[in-house]
Amino acid sequence: MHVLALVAGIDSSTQSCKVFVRDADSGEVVRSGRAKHPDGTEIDPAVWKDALETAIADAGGLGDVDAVAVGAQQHGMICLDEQGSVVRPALLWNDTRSASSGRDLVDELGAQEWADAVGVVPLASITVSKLRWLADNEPTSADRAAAVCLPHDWLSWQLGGASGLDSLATDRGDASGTGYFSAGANAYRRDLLELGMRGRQPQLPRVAGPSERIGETAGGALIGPGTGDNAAAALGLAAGVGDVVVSIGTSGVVSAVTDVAAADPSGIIAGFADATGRQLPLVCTLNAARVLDATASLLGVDHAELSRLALSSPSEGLVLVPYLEGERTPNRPDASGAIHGLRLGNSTPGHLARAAVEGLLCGLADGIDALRNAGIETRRVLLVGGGAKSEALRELAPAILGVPVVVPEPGEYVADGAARQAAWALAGTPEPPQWASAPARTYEADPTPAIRERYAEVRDLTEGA
Ligand SMILES: Nc1ncnc2c1ncn2[C@@H]1O[C@H](COP(=O)(O)OP(=O)(O)OP(=O)(O)O)[C@@H](O)[C@H]1O
Ligand SMILES: O=C(CO)[C@@H](O)[C@H](O)CO
Repeated sequence: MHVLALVAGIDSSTQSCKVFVRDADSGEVVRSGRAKHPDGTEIDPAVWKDALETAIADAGGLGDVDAVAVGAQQHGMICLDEQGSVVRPALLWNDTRSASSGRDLVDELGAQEWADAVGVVPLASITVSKLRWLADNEPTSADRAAAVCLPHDWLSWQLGGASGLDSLATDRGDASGTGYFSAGANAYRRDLLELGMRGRQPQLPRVAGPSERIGETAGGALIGPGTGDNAAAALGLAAGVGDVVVSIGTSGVVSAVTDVAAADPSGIIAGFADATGRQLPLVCTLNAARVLDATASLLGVDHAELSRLALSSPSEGLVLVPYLEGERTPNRPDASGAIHGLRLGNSTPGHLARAAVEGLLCGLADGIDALRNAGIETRRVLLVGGGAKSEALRELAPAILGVPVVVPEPGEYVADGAARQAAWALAGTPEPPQWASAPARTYEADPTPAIRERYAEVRDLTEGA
């Protein structure tokens, strides 16, 4: 009798935790669960563990699951003391207090040197900037930090029983977002960690291979290495050459799987690693789905009505620059959003709804241009994330992004990637299992460069604001 092997993929993202249990052979979803995370950019990791336990219970538990892996938001700084207790709440990827610490690190070493060394220039989001902020602002906490790890490392460690700092493990994908791991050379740069921590030398998780088993849950399921959410999404989508994954979640992300590590001194492209042993050059914005959330709430409508309004109005000169949380790409942590070009004729809810969708897409189109200018093939976009549920966004995307846009049926692609990785670790094969890809719809349209040109003019008015 064939016994069904089950795997679980976890997505501990900014706004929520999702658990998907799948058939290891076919990838079919068997059951799922979720739990909310609180708002905020500084969070006690214990809250993520509670949410994980709630989501696991909601998914019917992991008792019959053979393997599990965790995908999670990248970059978050978790410092542990000698006993493995959390020293202070984690600082998240979208916490911008570390912006000037990042600038200091760039001044000290040089942007080109950072890009060459680790493929990233330390902006506020990057872990090494957060560690410098800690060293300068909370030196006692920095002194107590015996180990530093990331959200997915910590949650995997908790699932495995958290037995000592030596059992902490990470993977290339998430390590490459720290600012002290080189995706190109596949090695930590402890000298850069030390620079960030002003001479302190905390322990780091060991970097496991893409399908390595890093531990076991109390129930006996093997634990895969896990990865950052963007590497997990690329794995879940089985993104290939010419595919640009555009994810519209809390963050807006444009990424592609390649063989060559990126080294961009402008800091626009981050040279991250993927979850299979390759590279994942990536552009990330701070303002994505929440721009639509904020516009819907400003207009007093839900997402379906916002989408209907956006599609009911032509683009008539109204531009919304969506820097509602400052911005990371371009690097303007202190900027705010702006609405430009109001006239009597376009002062309507429909025009504002359309400007919000267009502004969000124009920021992502800049990211696609950056990848293309770096020589990366950009044949089509795979559009995912909560924001991709907006019909207006899907319909307007191909004209603004300038390439066909493939929208897989709404799913949880980070959790899928984590589940696929768990199945890979379970199978012990050289390549991840081939699962059928989700049904998808393709949207095509002629490019509308005028919208991008108008946006570019207004975007640059917000410099430093
Ligand atoms: N129909 C819809 N139209 C537009 N936005 C939507 C819709 N449904 C959900 N969203 C938004 O999508 C967002 C959640 O998306 P997602 O789950 O991809 O984010 P996340 O995983 O927390 O973010 P990240 O991956 O950046 O950590 C929320 O801001 C939510 O309001
Ligand atoms: O900071 C980034 C990528 O660099 C975000 O996408 C987070 O991973 C949260 O999703």
